[in-house]
Amino acid sequence: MSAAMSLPPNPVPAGDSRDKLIIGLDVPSVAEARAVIARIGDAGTFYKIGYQLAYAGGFEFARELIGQGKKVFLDLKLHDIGNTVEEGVRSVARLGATFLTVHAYPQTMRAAVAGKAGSSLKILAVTVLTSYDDNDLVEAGYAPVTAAELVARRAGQARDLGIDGIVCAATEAERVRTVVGPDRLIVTPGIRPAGSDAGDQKRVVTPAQGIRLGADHLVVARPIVKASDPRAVAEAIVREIADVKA
Ligand SMILES: O=C(O)c1cc(=O)[nH]c(=O)n1[C@@H]1O[C@H](COP(=O)(O)O)[C@@H](O)[C@H]1O
Repeated sequence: MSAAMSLPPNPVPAGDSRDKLIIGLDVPSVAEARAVIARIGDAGTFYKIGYQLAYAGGFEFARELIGQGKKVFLDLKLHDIGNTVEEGVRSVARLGATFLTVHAYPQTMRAAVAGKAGSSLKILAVTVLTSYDDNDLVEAGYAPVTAAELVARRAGQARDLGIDGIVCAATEAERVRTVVGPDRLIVTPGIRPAGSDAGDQKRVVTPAQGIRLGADHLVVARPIVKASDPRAVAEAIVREIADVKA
């Protein structure tokens, strides 16, 4: 079989707004992930597997989803000594995932860029977690710096090190865009449809605001996977995004 014939099918048209929504599979088991994906149906094209599912069979499940033509974001938020990050990224690159996260520390980003060489994997650097505000940075020993300043500094380092995209709160997306330019991806969690519970997220905006502020992809987990009708919530978000683009 030729390389082209072995590629998984991709039924999603280019520019489809569904691809802008990354649905976080923050569920405890592959069985629950399968169930939620079945309910979402063709409203979901791009799924994120993070700590909760990755450590509960999520890597094999990632292969399965990729084989079905879905895009997969492996949100492993790697951060370790350079050699370990580089070899870990090399292993992840073989899976066929679209995105992988690392924390935006220069040594870590440098190693991740080396590890993904020759693959189609895109590395996203997580700048300052969306559950952090300025007080959390003080508590973690980062003072004196604001979340917005640290995001901008790390985005600049990510750009210089050849990272493919930035994970930040949409509240910082405009500033990040001026730092990284038009060619890097901006991926924003901390997204809440109007009226939904922020939970532990502190730098939060709606889906439409996220896109208006310059995000290429929005990450949404609990508002979809914990909804009584996950498909309806996903479809509403996709419509909201499509209206912004129109
Ligand atoms: O890297 C991420 O995806 C991420 C970075 C960040 O700064 N904040 C953040 O919430 N996330 C992830 O995005 C998802 C957001 O989940 P909800 O708050 O339930 O929509 C979770 O899976 C987080 O792990």
